[in-house]
Amino acid sequence: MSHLNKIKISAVSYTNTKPFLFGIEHSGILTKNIIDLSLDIPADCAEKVIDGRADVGLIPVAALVKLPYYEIISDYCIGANGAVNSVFLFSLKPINEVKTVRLDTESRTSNNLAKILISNYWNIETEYNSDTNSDAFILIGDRTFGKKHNYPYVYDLAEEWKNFTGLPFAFAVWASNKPIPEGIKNEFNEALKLGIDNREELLKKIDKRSDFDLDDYLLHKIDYVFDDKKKQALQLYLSYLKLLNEESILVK
Ligand SMILES: C=C(O[C@@H]1C=C(C(=O)O)C=C[C@H]1O)C(=O)O
Repeated sequence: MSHLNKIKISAVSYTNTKPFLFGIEHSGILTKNIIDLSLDIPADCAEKVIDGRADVGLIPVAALVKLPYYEIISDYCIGANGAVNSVFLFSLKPINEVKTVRLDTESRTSNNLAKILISNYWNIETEYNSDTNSDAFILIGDRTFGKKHNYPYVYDLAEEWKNFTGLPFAFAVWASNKPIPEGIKNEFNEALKLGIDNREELLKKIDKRSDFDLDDYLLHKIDYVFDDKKKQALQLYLSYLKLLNEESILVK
């Protein structure tokens, strides 16, 4: 691949992606001038891969259905097996009394995960809006750190998904919108692995917070390996997503 054709990669700008960035930086892949890396909120990672501004993204799995062609190019993901501690439905009321939910504009996967759980697990009827006075709201990523105790009712969506399905979950996967040369895929995957294997090193370098356990988050809550159970969960999530979309078309 020539230098003019660098592979454009969009990664998520949240703390949970730092191990991947640490691996990419320490692997030497950047010095070879084969990739061009940008950091974006999840919704923009998705948009960039959909509209072709990026070739590869750490893209929210809900956006995969918008790609006419995609390939999941890595063994790593942003996942969780049980509570993830950064994807919440924060609520003023117990879930069975919630009538309105505000979605998070930075999210694609978790907004839809909330809708799936609301329709199929909690079996309640709610409206989705962007009102600041909704009964409940979805919030993801670093903006949730330290906020868990600020609301009377708190639902961790990866934990609720596990209660519902018995499965772990994958929020975002490394996907391309075109075939990527095998050699580059392997090198990129190795770079990601290096980061995941060296999280302890990374944690020594990042500032700790008194209101959130970053070590626990990066070592135990985020589960980075895209294993068979997460692949199974992805297929199940995508089939629920299809149902949701069909229902909303029927309503329209
Ligand atoms: C666990 C998380 O996973 C994220 C959730 C996403 C979404 O809801 O669309 C997308 C990418 C991931 O970064 C998180 O960021 O808190």
